[in-house]
Amino acid sequence: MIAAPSTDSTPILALRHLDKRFGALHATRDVSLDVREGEIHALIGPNGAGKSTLIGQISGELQPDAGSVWLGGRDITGLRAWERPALGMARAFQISQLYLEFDAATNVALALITRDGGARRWRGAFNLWRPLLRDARLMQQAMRYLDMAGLTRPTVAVAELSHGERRQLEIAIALAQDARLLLLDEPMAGMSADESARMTELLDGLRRHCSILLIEHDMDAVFALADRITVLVQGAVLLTGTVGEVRGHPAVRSAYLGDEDAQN
Ligand SMILES: Nc1ncnc2c1ncn2[C@@H]1O[C@H](COP(=O)(O)OP(=O)(O)OP(=O)(O)O)[C@@H](O)[C@H]1O
Repeated sequence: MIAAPSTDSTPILALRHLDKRFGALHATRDVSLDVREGEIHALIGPNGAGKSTLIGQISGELQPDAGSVWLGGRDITGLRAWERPALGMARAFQISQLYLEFDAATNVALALITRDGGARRWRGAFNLWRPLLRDARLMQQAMRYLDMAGLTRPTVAVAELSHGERRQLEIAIALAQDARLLLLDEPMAGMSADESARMTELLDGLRRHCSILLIEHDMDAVFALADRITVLVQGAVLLTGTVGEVRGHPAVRSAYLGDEDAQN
């Protein structure tokens, strides 16, 4: 029997002995980790280490074969993906969440209207929501979340926004869903150096509002942002530690950072 994570300092997210196989491939091997309240926790590892598979089990898109997922002390292992956002878990950068033909403010307003898990299924019925979008208070709220995400062009159609701006919009939408835990899968991917620097600054500021589990290949961003880092290798946790502990760990240097550090 697996014990519930301690309630003294209940982590916002606790994984206990997660295990997942795809046929003969053991993609997640007995993974346990905690993300603490207010923490930015990075998940790193070489290509194919199992990072996305793990995030999929946290967000509910994949069911683990064994083990459990706890959100704020509640066992959510059996909940479906669409039930999790209402409990405060948001996964950003699923591009299908954006309505390209509408402006950023409308996109966030729609997220506000539909933030109850059940209503999300009706998001396609835009005509039903149209009258609500004239509500000044709703639009003000939407602007506040856009401001938190640093998006300065709220009235431009999403189709016209840059890659970096769309990612900021995804974050605004996650915040509008009252996320207590944000799952970010490679937020810096495809970004210019300037956009990465802006995103790093933005994520740094978000720790006041929510906890973040971050998958990222950009090690500069990871080392600048992470309170703690978990290193995944071949589906298993190699170690969890601070930036200093991870950077200094010999097995991490050879398994993952080796070439990079050798050049420094
Ligand atoms: N649906 C699936 N069916 C079969 N194998 C899968 C499936 N999803 C992932 N895998 C395999 O599981 C392993 C882990 O993949 P995963 O995408 O989780 O790794 P990752 O660490 O996110 O990699 P990357 O950094 O390249 O995104 C890989 O060998 C991958 O090919």
